Amino acid sequence: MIKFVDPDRYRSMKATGKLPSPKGVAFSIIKLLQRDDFRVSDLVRLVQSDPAIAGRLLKFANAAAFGRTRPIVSLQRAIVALGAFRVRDLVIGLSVMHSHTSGQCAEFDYAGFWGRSLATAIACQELAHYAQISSEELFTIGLLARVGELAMASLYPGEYAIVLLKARERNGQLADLERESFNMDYHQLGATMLAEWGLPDMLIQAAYHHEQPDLAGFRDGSRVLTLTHSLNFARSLSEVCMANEEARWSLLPGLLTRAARLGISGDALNDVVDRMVRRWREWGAMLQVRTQEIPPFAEILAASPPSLRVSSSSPEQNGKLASPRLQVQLVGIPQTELPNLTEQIESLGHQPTPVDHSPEGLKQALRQPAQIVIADMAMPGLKPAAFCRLLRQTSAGKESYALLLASPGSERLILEAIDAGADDVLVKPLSIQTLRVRLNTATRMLLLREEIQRERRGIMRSTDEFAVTHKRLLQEALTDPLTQLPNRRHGLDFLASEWAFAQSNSLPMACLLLDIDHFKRINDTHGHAAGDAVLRQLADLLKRTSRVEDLVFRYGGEEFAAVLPNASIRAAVQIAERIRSVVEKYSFLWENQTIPVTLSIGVAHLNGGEKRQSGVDRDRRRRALPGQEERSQPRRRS
Ligand SMILES: Nc1nc2c(ncn2[C@@H]2O[C@H](COP(=O)(O)OP(=O)(O)OP(=O)(O)O)[C@@H](O)[C@H]2O)c(=O)[nH]1
Repeated sequence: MIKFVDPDRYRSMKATGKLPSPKGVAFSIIKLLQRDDFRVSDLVRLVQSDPAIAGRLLKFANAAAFGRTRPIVSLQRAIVALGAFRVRDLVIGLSVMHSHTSGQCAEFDYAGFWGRSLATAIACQELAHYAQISSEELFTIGLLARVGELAMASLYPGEYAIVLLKARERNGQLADLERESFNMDYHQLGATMLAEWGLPDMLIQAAYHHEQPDLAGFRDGSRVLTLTHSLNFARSLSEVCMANEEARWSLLPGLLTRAARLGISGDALNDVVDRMVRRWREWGAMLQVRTQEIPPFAEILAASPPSLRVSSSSPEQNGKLASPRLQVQLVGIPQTELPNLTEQIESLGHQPTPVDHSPEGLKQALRQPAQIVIADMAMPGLKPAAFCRLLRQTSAGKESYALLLASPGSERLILEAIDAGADDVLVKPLSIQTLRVRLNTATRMLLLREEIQRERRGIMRSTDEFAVTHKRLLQEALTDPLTQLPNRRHGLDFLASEWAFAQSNSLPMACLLLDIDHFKRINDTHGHAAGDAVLRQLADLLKRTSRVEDLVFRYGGEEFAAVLPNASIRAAVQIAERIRSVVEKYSFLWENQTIPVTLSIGVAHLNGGEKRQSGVDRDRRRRALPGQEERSQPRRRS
């Protein structure tokens, strides 16, 4: 249940003029679409008056997959393809974004807010087919899901800055702190604004609950729950996109779990994220929104945790090593110092391997670095910072512990090397005690990294398992166990979304309801198991005779239905006749006996956007009427 802001309070907030709102063309479009008699030509005229918006709508229309092979070049076609209400929602999103790129609240990161919101919007679009909702609607709701935060910052810039600081200091829930200070939170304010702008209820519900989808009380398997989970995942992905490397690392487990809930993992997840990031960067450049470059997702997952720096005050472990003998590579150590260092390292129980500083030796060290690499900062031919950077470029080098040996007075070089990825620096001359402490620290760090890696592999494994189980459960929830066809719930959901799509895009579509004639007699004559076999064989036959774009499902009992997107009434009747005749001629077998089966088929049709009730219901009423002589005929209804 959404708790909207009290209407009187909302009215007085609006009266301040500070509440974010769609301006100019967007405002006029809202007003136009509130009228029952609006005309598409008026909408086209309005959009044309703002060339920036017109250009973006064309890009959206061309990006959307409407099965067209040629690009849409006219604004009128773009608006028809998108549908008037989606145009309205998109324009609202873009307008609010453009008129609120900065503001008065000192602690509110306006650029970061829109960067994150745009990333959420694009990620939502990538998930459109999971949520079975048009990608433009998802774009808008992704962009505006947190508009309540922006509104708080606009209404109460001073007080909200304090709330934001508190939330950061205490690492607390922003919404709780908002309620303490303003007696409302950004979810409530955002939902109230979206409702005022006329966005569809399902999108508002998803925005309101997207932080905690499981507490919303939505029915399992419902579209609104999938949509809310999609938004939840998209938001989490947007955080990953905007985070620095260190913060990104800690966000990954949450992101993987959310992806698993949607049944996305492995290569599919890598593809979704990489495509999303590419489009986010493209759209960010076009809309002047802040984005940042991030590595391919597979690389992010494969990388080790960000380097943990060693402090020189690490406690000594009584001279005892925390792990068995480690490989220590000695790179570029002067010949005069090498024997002594080698001996010290051996006496501490590790295995030193000297590498000379010739180009070949360095290449070898970089190609196959040991667990601990000790390099002399004065090695000829390569600056210490460059060595560290090269070392960190390879996956084995990322795992190594890099320890540099410095001469006194080389502070600048030390700082550069630390910045370039060195883990620790030791200043010469070295005592055996210092070396022992530092090698013990290195050992502990290596063990810690290994443990983190193990934990991460565990998380990845369980997320993968979770994704597989989730997919299987979802599959089961949507499949009829006897025939393995989509079940009634799946079929009716598909029908509803195709119906809405056809209506808003003025496309034809049809639905067939197929009923086995006198099925009760088959059960009574041959037994229930024979009836089951007929249902299974018929399901296989229907699957084989339907087109790829159609969906055949078991409506219930001995009734099946077929949703035929983009089918004219003529095509639908032809398909129905073909199915009827194939079934009539087919030999249904049960224990070496042939059971004759015939079908009666009802045809419901939507002609170019004409509004009707569910075709299935209408057919059911109609089907109850004809007498027996009318059986086994397609019945036409448009
Ligand atoms: N074997 C089997 N029978 C089923 C199944 N589901 C429903 N039925 C049977 O299907 C029969 C449907 O009976 P009716 O609704 O009278 O349909 P009908 O005999 O085809 O009559 P008309 O629809 O008027 O042609 C009932 O006997 C149900 O028990 C099933 O999964 N397996």
